[in-house]
Amino acid sequence: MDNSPSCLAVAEPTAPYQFHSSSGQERWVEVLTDCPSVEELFTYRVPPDLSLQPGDIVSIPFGAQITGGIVIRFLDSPPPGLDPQKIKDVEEAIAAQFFPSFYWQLLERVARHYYTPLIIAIRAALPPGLLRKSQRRIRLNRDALPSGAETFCSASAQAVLRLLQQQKAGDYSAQHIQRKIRGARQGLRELLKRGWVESYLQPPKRPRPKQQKAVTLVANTLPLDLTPRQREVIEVLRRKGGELWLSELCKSSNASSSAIETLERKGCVVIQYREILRLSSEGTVTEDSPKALTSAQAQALDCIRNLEGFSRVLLHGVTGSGKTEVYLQAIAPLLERGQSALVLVPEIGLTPQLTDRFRARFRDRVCVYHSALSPGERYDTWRQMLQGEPQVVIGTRSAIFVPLPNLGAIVLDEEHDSSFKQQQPTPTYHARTVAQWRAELEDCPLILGSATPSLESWVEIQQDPSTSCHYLSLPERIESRPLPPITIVDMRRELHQGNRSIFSDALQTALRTLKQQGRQGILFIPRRGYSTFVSCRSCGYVIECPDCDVSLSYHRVHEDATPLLRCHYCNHTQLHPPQCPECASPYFKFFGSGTQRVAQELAKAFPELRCIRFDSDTTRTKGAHRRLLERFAQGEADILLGTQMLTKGLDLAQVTLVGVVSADGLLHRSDYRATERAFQTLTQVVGRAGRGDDPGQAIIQTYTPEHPVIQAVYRHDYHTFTENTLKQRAEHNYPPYGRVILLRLSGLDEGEVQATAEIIAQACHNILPSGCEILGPAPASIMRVSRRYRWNILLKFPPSVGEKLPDLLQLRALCPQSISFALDVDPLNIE
Ligand SMILES: Nc1ncnc2c1ncn2[C@@H]1O[C@H](COP(=O)(O)OP(=O)(O)OP(=O)(O)O)[C@@H](O)[C@H]1O
Ligand SMILES: [Zn+2]
Ligand SMILES: [Zn+2]
Repeated sequence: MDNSPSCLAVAEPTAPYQFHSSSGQERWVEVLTDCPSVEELFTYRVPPDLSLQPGDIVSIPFGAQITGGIVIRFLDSPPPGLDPQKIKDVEEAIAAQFFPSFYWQLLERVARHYYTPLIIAIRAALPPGLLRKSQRRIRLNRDALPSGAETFCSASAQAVLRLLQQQKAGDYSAQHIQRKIRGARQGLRELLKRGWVESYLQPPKRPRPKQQKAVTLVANTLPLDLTPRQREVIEVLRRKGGELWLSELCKSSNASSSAIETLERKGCVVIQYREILRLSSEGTVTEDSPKALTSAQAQALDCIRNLEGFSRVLLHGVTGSGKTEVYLQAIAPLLERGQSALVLVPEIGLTPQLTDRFRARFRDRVCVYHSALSPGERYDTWRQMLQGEPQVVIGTRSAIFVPLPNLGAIVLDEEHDSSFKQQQPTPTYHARTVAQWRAELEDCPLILGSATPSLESWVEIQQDPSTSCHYLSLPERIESRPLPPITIVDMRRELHQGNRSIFSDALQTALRTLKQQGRQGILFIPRRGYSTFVSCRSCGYVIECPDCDVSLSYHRVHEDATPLLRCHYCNHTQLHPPQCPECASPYFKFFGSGTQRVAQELAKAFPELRCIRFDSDTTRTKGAHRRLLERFAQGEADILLGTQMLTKGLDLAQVTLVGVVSADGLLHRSDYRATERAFQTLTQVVGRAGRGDDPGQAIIQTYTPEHPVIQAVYRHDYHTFTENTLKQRAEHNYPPYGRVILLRLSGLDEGEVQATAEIIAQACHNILPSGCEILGPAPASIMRVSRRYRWNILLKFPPSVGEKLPDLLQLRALCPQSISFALDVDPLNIE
């Protein structure tokens, strides 16, 4: 245990004293280890036969384990006060040059801003599995085992022996044994001492590049003794460009692999293992060439193409104004110059169209990166990027960390979208913030695109007087198509007039004509299963999750399926009881207007309308988003019905109607950002209508038609809405003026969580500069999730505090082990 934190301190680069061994110059490196609790750098010796560079990933002995680590810097001498004899060797180099030079600065900044240890920031950035720990395993030593061994040892040792003997190899990870057997540690120690088992370290299994045999044609002139059949195979290979995977050549030339091996012996071809990259590719696309731009697009493009070095662009284009075409034409010359581009999108599954458009334009120079890729795919995508070929990487928020060398631009499409913010685990980074730092470090432009820019981006662009900041506007849709006119329906009046259906008269009329005209419509219901709680009509009893303070939602996969109740927080699932558990009333039904309920009502009222449901229930499987959207695009349904998911970037010419079944679910929330988000969501969903030649219309149903958000959406008035909202934010020092940090505490014991929250709030009073506000502690709006009680403290910093905030991580020391403490910097969700 030489390298335990207590005896190996962080090595400071100090006055060099030369240390030479007889074998020549020795070298040491400082390594960042992959242990959650370790935040220091440790010194290791570099074996003479190992060549390393900063940024390499290595495996190192650490305590009793072998772990992964990253080489940070070299030392000329071992740190003073450390016995050079005790410094361990780096075991093995695992991956070379994984990080471009600026990379550390970026991750250090992320770590600092979001109060996260550097290693945690690194973990968020790297593909999983690169730094996985090795395993300590226990193996039965059958040769040393006397017969009737059990009778000699303690009960826990007996249990361990029995467990190991059950398995043929007699070999389990120590962790598995400890999980299976109570007090296994004791028993293991005993067995190790007796020599009946042995303990060993299994090096971490890392995702390895996948290899496959490839055949390359090498002979210019063919030997004379080839058979006609052999010549045929060579001819196939030549026609296909002289290089093919062995399996493909076998297939297309109808030859066996041994026949091709014969050709290798004759010196005509070479068969070699090549790395095949598991890059994600789905869907087929047809080729496409740049469109002639509208004048607004041309102006925007002109500005972007003339940017030099770091600059920020806000591309504010109304829905359907052709922002994607601007990105495409801005990126094309970068690729020509040998540079790459990074395009971030909210959720890749929801935007297959955007990915397809990039593929159609840039073919195989487009690469997709997101967290739903398998570890192997992510690992390969990384390796592929490091080769430095110019390319476009399209990805979700974590893609902001991909190691693309020579970056020419970063684009954030739908930059207002809240999925760019990681809420948990730490670092709770916002990809837009990180993108700006990265663009600064790489000295390249950052392009933020949206029809409804976030208030942050709006204010920053307006307030920055520097020449590196540009506001570009696309105020009109392509071909001067109008934005869809909006009808606001007061649902109170509908009820008053005797319409008890969830569809207003106006919406019913529109749905009826839709079918007649052979067009398509979108029905939007805020949030999955919103208010689909189950309650008793006799006594009012509502079924709640046993572990969370929320009502369960009603779910039914299809008409005949067993109805289930599910918790949207912890996924607790149970059967729907036939009667009220409280009063046994049979009138025990689900309420509300989730997607399922609306689908059923729609089927009842308009049996002729075919409907596709698009929500998290129907899109669980891989590729489901794409399939459903494709079916809808091909006219297999008249109505696409869904939640927030379908507000994002959908561009279908035949959609002429958008109906918002109930906007109220968006309006009434306890969060100060609720109105901004409601405005964005409604504007985006309305913007799906009328994007083709046929004019569109939108119908918004609500019980509060006078709400300022509804009014602003109705008038397509981003500017007034934004000015009014900003006034309120400024008054209360909320972002984008002041800053906010949320401290989240949770634990199983209600009293303990509350008491800890109070202690921490008190401590905040002592460390925060004057002018800061401490709100709470208060219970989270859903107080209990998965049995854990949750309390929040909201810290508000006035604009004058700027970036300099006190060290809040010291607060963690005030929490007992049983309480979890998380810091959400610039939170988007404070409910
Ligand atoms: N210059 C152009 N000429 C003709 N069609 C164009 C042009 N530019 C874009 N389009 C088409 O207009 C449609 C809308 O473009 P796009 O989807 O990029 O809009 P957007 O600004 O991203 O909208 P949203 O914010 O609503 O997603 C697309 O079908 C696109 O192919
Ligand atoms: Zn009841
Ligand atoms: Zn629950």
